Amino acid sequence: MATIYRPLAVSLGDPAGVGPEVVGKCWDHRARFDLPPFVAIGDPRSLAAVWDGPIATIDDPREADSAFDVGLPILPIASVEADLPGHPSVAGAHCSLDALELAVGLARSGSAAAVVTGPVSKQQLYGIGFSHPGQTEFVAERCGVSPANVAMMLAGPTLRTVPVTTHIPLGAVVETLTPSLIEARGRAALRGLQRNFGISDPKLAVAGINPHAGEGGTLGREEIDLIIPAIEALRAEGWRVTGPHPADTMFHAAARANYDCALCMYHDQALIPLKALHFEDGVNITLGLPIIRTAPDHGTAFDIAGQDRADPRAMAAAIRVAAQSVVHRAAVAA
Ligand SMILES: NC(=O)C1=CN([C@@H]2O[C@H](COP(=O)(O)OP(=O)(O)OC[C@H]3O[C@@H](n4cnc5c(N)ncnc54)[C@H](O)[C@@H]3O)[C@@H](O)[C@H]2O)C=CC1
Ligand SMILES: NCC(=O)COP(=O)(O)O
Repeated sequence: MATIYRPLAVSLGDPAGVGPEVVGKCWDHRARFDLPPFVAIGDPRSLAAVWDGPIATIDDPREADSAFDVGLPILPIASVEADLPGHPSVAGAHCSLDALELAVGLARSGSAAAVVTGPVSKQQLYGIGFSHPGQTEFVAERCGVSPANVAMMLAGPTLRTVPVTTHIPLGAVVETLTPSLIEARGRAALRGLQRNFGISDPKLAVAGINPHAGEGGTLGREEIDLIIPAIEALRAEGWRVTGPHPADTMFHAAARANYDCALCMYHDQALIPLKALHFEDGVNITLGLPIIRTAPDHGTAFDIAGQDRADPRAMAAAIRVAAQSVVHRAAVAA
């Protein structure tokens, strides 16, 4: 791993979920996982409840680098009450939002090199009035970027996908899709492949939405009316874009070899293949931001929190990909 001169800010996510445990385990295995210094942000009690390692409470992210060798540095978030693992609460939801806010602020101010977000519960956040579909859109808003111009990429060793629509009901997908939204997500994905992954001439494969990509309009017209105009607009800008591809035949190994990223029309079309192939080490990356933000692909896993069963590899991959993105971006900017 190349040297990064500022720590990564890692929010712990919901204190009752597996976020604290996987972050602690990442510190335990920092050498094996090849991780740069990072600072956790959250309630230290949620960490101590599930992890026996040394915790180094700090006041300033500049202390993280030297503290990292002796303990897991944490910038504490005061929560009115400590959560029990597996038992989410209103206080915990506020704590997860405060940690996210601080982590994003540190990345925006330049005090942190990037932000890695621990898993939050959307249901819990919606319950305290969180009005964004997810952390992706929250971070975009805090960075002053329209949510339409960012892309939620899920990336694993053999597949990257971007859903055009994210956290909306399935029944609302078709009415939400427009050529300009598909085009904007496609452009954000392509630019992100260049800036965050260092792929100079990326290839994007666009999925259809109907069976067999609509069979020439006989099984639905969304490909003709919505998707093909977006593909043509991106091609006119010089991007390498193929499709619309039947979604059922674009994720097997030989098909995946033909593209760098699949642009999918809705959440599960993008996330099912990714999680089927790479649940253990899949990373969620928000593309199109002035800062770098990654997250593990998994959620809060309340069902196993506090049982020492949480696999830290996806969190480790999220930290590593964030660090690699810092290096790629610096190279692109140089
Ligand atoms: N980046 C984020 O903040 C994300 C948050 N979520 C949130 O998480 C909550 C729960 O979502 P689910 O759909 O149940 O997905 P989930 O990923 O939390 O759990 C699905 C299954 O995978 C297991 N699992 C998850 N992470 C694991 C790990 N690190 N090691 C071992 N097993 C693990 C769980 O025990 C469960 O059986 C929802 O409220 C959702 O909003 C979901 C995905 C991403
Ligand atoms: N299914 C992916 C997910 O829930 C992550 O969403 P976000 O909170 O990172 O926007």
